Amino acid sequence: MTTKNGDLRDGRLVYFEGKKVEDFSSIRVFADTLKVIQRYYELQEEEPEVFTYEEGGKRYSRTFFTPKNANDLAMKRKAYARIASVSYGMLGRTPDFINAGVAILENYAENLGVGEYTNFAENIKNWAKMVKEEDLFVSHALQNPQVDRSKTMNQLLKEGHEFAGVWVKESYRDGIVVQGAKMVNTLAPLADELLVFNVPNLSPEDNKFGLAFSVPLATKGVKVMTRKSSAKYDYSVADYPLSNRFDELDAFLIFEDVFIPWERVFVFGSAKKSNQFFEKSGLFMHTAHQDEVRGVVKLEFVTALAKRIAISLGLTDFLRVQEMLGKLTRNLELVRGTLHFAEVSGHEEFGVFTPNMQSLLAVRDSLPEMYDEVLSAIQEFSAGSIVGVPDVRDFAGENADSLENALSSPLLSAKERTILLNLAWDVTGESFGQRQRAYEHLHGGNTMWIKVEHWQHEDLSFGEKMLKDALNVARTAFDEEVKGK
Ligand SMILES: Cc1cc2nc3c(=O)[nH]c(=O)nc-3n(C[C@H](O)[C@H](O)[C@H](O)COP(=O)(O)OP(=O)(O)OC[C@H]3O[C@@H](n4cnc5c(N)ncnc54)[C@H](O)[C@@H]3O)c2cc1C
Repeated sequence: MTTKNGDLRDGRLVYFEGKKVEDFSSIRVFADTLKVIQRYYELQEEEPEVFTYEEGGKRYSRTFFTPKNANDLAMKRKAYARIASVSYGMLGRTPDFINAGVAILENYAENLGVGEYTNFAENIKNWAKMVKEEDLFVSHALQNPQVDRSKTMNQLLKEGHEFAGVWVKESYRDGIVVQGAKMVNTLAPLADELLVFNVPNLSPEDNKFGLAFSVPLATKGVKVMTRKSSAKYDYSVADYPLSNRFDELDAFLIFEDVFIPWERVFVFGSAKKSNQFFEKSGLFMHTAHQDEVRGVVKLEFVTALAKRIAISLGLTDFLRVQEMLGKLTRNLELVRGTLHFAEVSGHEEFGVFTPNMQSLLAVRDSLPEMYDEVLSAIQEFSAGSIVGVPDVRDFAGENADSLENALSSPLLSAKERTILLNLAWDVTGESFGQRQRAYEHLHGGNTMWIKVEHWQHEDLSFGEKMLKDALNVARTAFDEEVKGK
């Protein structure tokens, strides 16, 4: 276990700023973000009644608990929310995300069936058991690089694009050799394991890409290339209160002749089974629960920030500002309520109490818009002053007294104004904030697809019954009117 004990020197190949990382602890962004993730483990020690549960005489992270009723989901929500609150919701892919799915894999495993060379159902059950026993941090990679979305994966491979996705190069009695790449894998550099699969968009001819498997980070041929950091360590945390604490490292993954033993393979050689994997394994529904809880925590944080700025800058007597704040708190209330409804209106499936997906997807689809509304409000309230903030070091320099005088008000000291506006800029303007916004819009897939699916699955039977009645009454009236002429 590397993430838990913080020693990442297990032979993994991670590249940062163009160089192979030899000493992880010497790179501040790795050390800082790792510390935030490690709170997931520390909380289990500090508050075992909230963050763990007992099974067979042993205690496990609550996030691995298989929910049997709405109350279990509510208890899991509390744990997810507390874990998310460590980073104010800014770290999206903490260990509890995949754990939420690992918790139910045993129940759904039979859906994966048996292959010619291996038993996929057994493989995923054993893998889930190992992740739970060892409390491993699993990071996931499903999105293929945007090489050319107009072509199938197979077409791209035939044209020589060996890194357009991950595909099976060779297969043997004891396993397979894969080659390729995955486009974005958040927090991969700091994880123990990678879970690799596809979004459900493979064409029938893409069987070579029809895969799902897991692999330890420290596996020969697995290469992790971290994106450029948005932390600004030449400045104080007071200047960049979020950038310098919560840079959730995303990474590009390369697989060069990576051997995967059969026992780590969950889907093989089938585009159809690959397209079904996320949903049929049960991962989708349960990871979505954690995901939306985390999203609502973040919305709550930025909404509180918007309110604090409005109060601190003396804006709350303006009706427009009051109306805007009311819209933000209304939005928050709506998603909180929908999340709660997702739990209480869940249903039993394969012995698991599953949250209501229509409700969870309604939250997922609404969050990006609601998040943007808060960011706009923060920018509108703090207006020009959001960029009129001197470097914190100026408060110790020759202009310190003038700054103190100029930036203080009965509502706000110069210090409080500075850090509040720095927070506002970090979340709305800085590269950190822009990456956070991209995350909210894209991490759960393009929201267009959520809408496309949502209306088709919504239960409108109550409305349709009334509509039937209204149409019947109108039809009768129509016939009577026409007959009378
Ligand atoms: C900050 C961040 C973190 C992320 N973390 C992870 C992670 O940890 N793991 C992971 O696997 N992924 C991660 N992602 C990737 C994320 O899941 C994808 O970006 C998202 O699902 C959208 O897919 P895409 O980027 O491939 O865009 P595409 O699907 O290629 O879409 C690009 C554009 O093309 C259009 N388009 C594409 N295909 C079609 C089509 N068939 N019909 C109509 N229009 C189409 C879309 O509407 C859109 O305008 C992350 C993304 C971000 C931004």
